Amino acid sequence: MTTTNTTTPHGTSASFPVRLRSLTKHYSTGDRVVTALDDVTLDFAAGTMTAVMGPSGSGKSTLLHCAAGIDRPSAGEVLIDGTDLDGLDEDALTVLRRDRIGFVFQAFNLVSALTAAQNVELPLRLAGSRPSADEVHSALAAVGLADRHGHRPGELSGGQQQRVAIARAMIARPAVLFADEPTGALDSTASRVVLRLLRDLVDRRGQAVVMVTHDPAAAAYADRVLLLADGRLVDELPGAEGAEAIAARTAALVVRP
Ligand SMILES: Nc1ncnc2c1ncn2[C@@H]1O[C@H](COP(=O)(O)OP(=O)(O)OP(=O)(O)O)[C@@H](O)[C@H]1O
Repeated sequence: MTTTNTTTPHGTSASFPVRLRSLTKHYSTGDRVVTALDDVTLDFAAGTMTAVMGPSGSGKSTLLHCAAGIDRPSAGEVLIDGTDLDGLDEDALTVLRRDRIGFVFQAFNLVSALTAAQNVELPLRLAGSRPSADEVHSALAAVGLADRHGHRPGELSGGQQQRVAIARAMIARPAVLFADEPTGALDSTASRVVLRLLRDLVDRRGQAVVMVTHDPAAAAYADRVLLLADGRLVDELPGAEGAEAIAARTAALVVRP
């Protein structure tokens, strides 16, 4: 395992829990090679929310999956809390993903037979530890669902299910929370609740959040909006510029035929 913990002009690994260095990912399908990510270098700071946008096929999910250790890059480095994922075998990678990385999916991915509380404690139970009832209660309270601990996913709205998924992702207090289209399946009211919750985790807990989204209104909650095209980082603007400015910049991206 390679550990980089030195201070650099960009700060320490603690203030930048995620660092990507020249990240490149090729997919081979038959005799065709697709370059999904092409030499992307980025740092994600603690206490910041980043939105990743770009046309369909621009590499957003690939970026998130490689950064979260779900997929292995073809070249380049992913450092989580200073640890180079490439130096980890599958077991060590699983442990690091469980302890340091939270991931939220568009489709919530809750276990339908389990209650909200059981879903939240599942990652820790799978790891062989048993969270206290207080821990589970405060994880659900943090997403405003303390009174729903006994409900199964089918008894909750989409927005509530996503909040349970966020509580589940946060219970191990990860260095970074990745979210792949977290509001993609929600109406605008439920989306706002989820986005405010993510924003709150950033502002009050110093959480790093990296979110893929197609929605300029969602991206406007972020501190920084990154625009990808053809696997490359092509533009960046502050979320504070607002949804209209973000929509205009994404519309201006040229997509390779
Ligand atoms: N498992 C795979 N095998 C082959 N090609 C893949 C695979 N996953 C992604 N790709 C290709 O890599 C490129 C980037 O895909 P990716 O899913 O990262 O884009 P995206 O920006 O997230 O797209 P969308 O917004 O449509 O979800 C695309 O050309 C896609 O077809």
